[in-house]
Amino acid sequence: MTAAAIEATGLGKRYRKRGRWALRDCSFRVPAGRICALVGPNGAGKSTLLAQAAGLLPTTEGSIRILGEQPADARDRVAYVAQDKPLYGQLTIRDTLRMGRELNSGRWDQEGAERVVAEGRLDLGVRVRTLSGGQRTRVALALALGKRPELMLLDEPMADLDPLARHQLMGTLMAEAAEHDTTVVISSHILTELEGTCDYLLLLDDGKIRLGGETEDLLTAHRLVTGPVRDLAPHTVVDSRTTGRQLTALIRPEGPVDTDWQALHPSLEELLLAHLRSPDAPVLLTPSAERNDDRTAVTA
Ligand SMILES: Nc1ncnc2c1ncn2[C@@H]1O[C@H](COP(=O)(O)OP(=O)(O)OP(=O)(O)O)[C@@H](O)[C@H]1O
Repeated sequence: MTAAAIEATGLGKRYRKRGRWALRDCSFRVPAGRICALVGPNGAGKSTLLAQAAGLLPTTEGSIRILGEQPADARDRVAYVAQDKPLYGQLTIRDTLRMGRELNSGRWDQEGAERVVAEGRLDLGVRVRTLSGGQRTRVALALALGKRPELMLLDEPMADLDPLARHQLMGTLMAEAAEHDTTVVISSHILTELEGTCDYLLLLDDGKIRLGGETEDLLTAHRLVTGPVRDLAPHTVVDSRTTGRQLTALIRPEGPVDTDWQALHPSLEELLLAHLRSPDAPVLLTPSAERNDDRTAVTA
């Protein structure tokens, strides 16, 4: 069996000895070859998880394996673009790419990296410190793609890009990932950017994994029902609201849904918002996202 891109077992992190847990008891897999959206509210633990996967942050509890290895041993095979996109301001873009080539000899794709820069109409001779936030993002992504990684970890990469650049860079990223079978884990708050692009989903909330698996399977495991107020048993209720005599609920159907309820497949946004509104809703991991020895996971 091919190693998972990410495999976490009981993963936990706290930054100070008696501080709050930034991540707690996270057990999940991201299979290789997926484009995985990592979503969750501010402070949910997304950056913490990505930094741990990149081997830059020690774990407090549990373990995380990347491409079958310890994170620090997998660094050559992984590209990580942190939220603040650290680059050397005094270097030109050309020097930055040269540094990328020297640090990644044997696997560096100069043509691919230069193409990403050229698509942003950036001059290779320009110094990084003179670039705008969005232009720095482009250079950081050029460096990451040039590395030809097996796994890309991208922490809110598109936040400071204009809509056109976002659309275009996302297209480049997805084309490269498909061509080289790269696994991508991308955190973002912009759901429209993820919907239709990501085939895998991890929802983190308050340091815990709430949903994990193929986006399509997670969506089809739920129904958004509207109808007369009534007991929703035997269905699993994620979130429900009543207005007068009308009930709206997100459920996981356990058998046929009453015919006098309208039952629709939720959008990604409806699915995520319902789970975030209901922190006590049961966790759902599809079989591919379960750790083999994880007996607490519920299968779709
Ligand atoms: N260096 C740090 N020292 C102490 N606490 C930290 C540190 N970095 C993050 N935290 C805490 O860990 C928790 C998770 O933060 P993290 O940055 O991983 O969340 P996030 O999901 O990436 O949030 P956002 O969407 O706002 O970027 C938060 O409570 C945060 O305050």
